[in-house]
Amino acid sequence: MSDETRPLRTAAVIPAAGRGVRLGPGAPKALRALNGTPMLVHAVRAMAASRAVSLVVVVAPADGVGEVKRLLDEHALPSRTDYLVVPGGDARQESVRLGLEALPEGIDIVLVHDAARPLVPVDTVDAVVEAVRDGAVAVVPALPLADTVKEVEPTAPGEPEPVVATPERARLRAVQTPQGFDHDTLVNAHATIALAGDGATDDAGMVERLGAPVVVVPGHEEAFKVTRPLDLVLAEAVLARRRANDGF
Ligand SMILES: Nc1ccn([C@@H]2O[C@H](COP(=O)(O)OP(=O)(O)OP(=O)(O)O)[C@@H](O)[C@H]2O)c(=O)n1
Ligand SMILES: C[C@](O)(CO)[C@H](O)COP(=O)(O)O
Repeated sequence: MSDETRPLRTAAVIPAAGRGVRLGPGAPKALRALNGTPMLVHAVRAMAASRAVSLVVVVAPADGVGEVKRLLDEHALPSRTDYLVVPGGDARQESVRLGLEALPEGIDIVLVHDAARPLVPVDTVDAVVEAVRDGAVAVVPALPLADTVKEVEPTAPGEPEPVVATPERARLRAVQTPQGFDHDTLVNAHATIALAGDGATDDAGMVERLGAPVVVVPGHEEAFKVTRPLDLVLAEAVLARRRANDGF
């Protein structure tokens, strides 16, 4: 098969090496259970649910690689999906870079998906992949905001913060994952931007800093990030609703 006719190969990198400080004391966030199953396993299954994804690279807490491998061996994935587990770094972007370095040759499209977004529906994953296949180099799923957003001048804790500006809400989007990329574009962004210490909070932000275009596709309410304790309550409720809808 010539390079032009070969089907594009998609891998998902799942950064899962965070501690989950905002969730409170306990195991690393990705290993905490939702309906009895570790959050990370939900996230891996969500990526593997897409027929486009043939490889999942999980970036585990550095001291938890063995445990994560065992968990993934225990929880069956579709046979078409391979997985690798590699140790993560001190910051999210470092963990993503370590995941990218573990990718084999021949990957064309990379999804980067937070383990902390365990419930993203497969339709959202497929919409991101589709947009990259259609020619976008960087794609983010996102939702309009419900709250008005203020830009403030940060002050000492306890001091009121002066408002600097109120951005026009209709033009703002809350960005989720998986974010989808042309492989070489993302690797280039991590090589040039992350090393410069630029504090981008997502991977698409790093691609933007390269000057490359990023586009938005519709996100999904169930792709929310489990960050604080109340998010666990919401995640359990979403899973209960899915079980009720599936009739078991
Ligand atoms: N050093 C890090 C930090 C974060 N992450 C991952 O990046 C995703 C998004 O990060 P976040 O929700 O902030 O997770 P934590 O860093 O664990 O949360 P906190 O900031 O509350 O500690 C998570 O899946 C997390 O595991 C990672 O792989 N490596
Ligand atoms: C990547 C991300 O989920 C997009 O909204 C978000 O920026 C991660 O932020 P965090 O503070 O590292 O959870």
